[in-house]
Amino acid sequence: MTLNPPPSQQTPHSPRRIPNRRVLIVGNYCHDVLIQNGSVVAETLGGAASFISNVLDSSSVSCELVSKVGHDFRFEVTHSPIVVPEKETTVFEAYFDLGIDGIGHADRVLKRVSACDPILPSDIPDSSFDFGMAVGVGGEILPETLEKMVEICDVVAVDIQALIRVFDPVDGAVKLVDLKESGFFHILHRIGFLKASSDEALFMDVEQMKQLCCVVVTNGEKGCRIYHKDDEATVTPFLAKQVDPTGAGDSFLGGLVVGLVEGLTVPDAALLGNLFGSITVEHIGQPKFDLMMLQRVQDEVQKRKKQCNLSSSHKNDLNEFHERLSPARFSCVDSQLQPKLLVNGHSCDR
Ligand SMILES: Nc1ncnc2c1ncn2[C@@H]1O[C@H](COP(=O)(O)OP(=O)(O)O)[C@@H](O)[C@H]1O
Ligand SMILES: O=P([O-])([O-])O[C@@H]1[C@@H](O)[C@H](O)[C@@H](O)[C@H](O)[C@@H]1O
Repeated sequence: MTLNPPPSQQTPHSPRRIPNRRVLIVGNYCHDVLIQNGSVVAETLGGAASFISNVLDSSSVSCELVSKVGHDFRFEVTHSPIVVPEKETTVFEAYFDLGIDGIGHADRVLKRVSACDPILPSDIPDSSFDFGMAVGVGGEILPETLEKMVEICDVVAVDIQALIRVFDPVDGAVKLVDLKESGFFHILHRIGFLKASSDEALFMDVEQMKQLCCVVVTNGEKGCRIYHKDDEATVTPFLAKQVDPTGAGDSFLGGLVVGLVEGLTVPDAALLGNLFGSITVEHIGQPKFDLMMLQRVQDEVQKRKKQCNLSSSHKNDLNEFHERLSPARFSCVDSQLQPKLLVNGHSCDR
């Protein structure tokens, strides 16, 4: 991104500085049909974009969303999608009693039974953003879409599910291909963060990817693990009573990005992600979050610090690791996020 000159260097004729819009979310909304023992249990608003915008809106992080739906889209949403009148909205059926699916999920078999149009580069505004989130669910993100995102966003976070999902031509069952064969691999050195669930992580070479960007692997009730160059850390989870796992990974990614935008280090932002993920599994559909979330993370960090019975050398290692994974250490995050440490007055001092 080109930085505008400070006011003292601006001539009367130079354009006024237009502030960056903060976060761009790209991915289709969908209808989720939850099926158990052959019966429909619930029909809810789905799509990573819906869960993520819910997290960002509840955290007062401003975002713009690009999403496509069909004529049959039936939910009220804060961020209006593009309606493609001749198409139907993307629909996923989630079966909770069919065993293990093509992705390895033991608790949910996913089938895409209808697909809306892909999101094209021309659907994305020609503005600049602090953060971009490529979060397709049904194959709607194209390589050229991601290329446009890396051009206009300072940092791009990608959910691997947007890149490696393929769909059975007969029943729409979700299967995964290796990241190298996804058609996106040549762009990945330009992204900042790659998020994968532990099942999806089997379809990439973490050792290779962590040299290109920060890799975050989520692992359900076990929390998540972060990999970047030679550093790794596990971020422990929050306790939750799981009702429906749908959207946990999405809310996690939303929380991670909220944390990064607010200037947290990556491990602390991932802790915020864990919190949003854990609350999401306690609900069917979109959970309601409140502004006490960041306070809860701050309390948790303090509690963990007190409980932490580590040797002093280990403590130093941990602190150094946090230091190395602070936003300022990511070249792509560097100048953009660092000045915004206390946006909205939230502070999450360790
Ligand atoms: N049962 C659970 N208890 C507590 N936290 C959970 C639970 N399931 C998921 N989470 C949180 O949500 C994150 C994402 O969940 P995960 O199941 O790994 O992703 P996905 O929905 O993409 O499969 C986890 O890293 C964790 O922080
Ligand atoms: O549960 P999760 O993996 O985070 O994300 C889910 C997607 O995998 C699924 O395709 C979609 O229908 C859900 O609404 C949700 O976005």
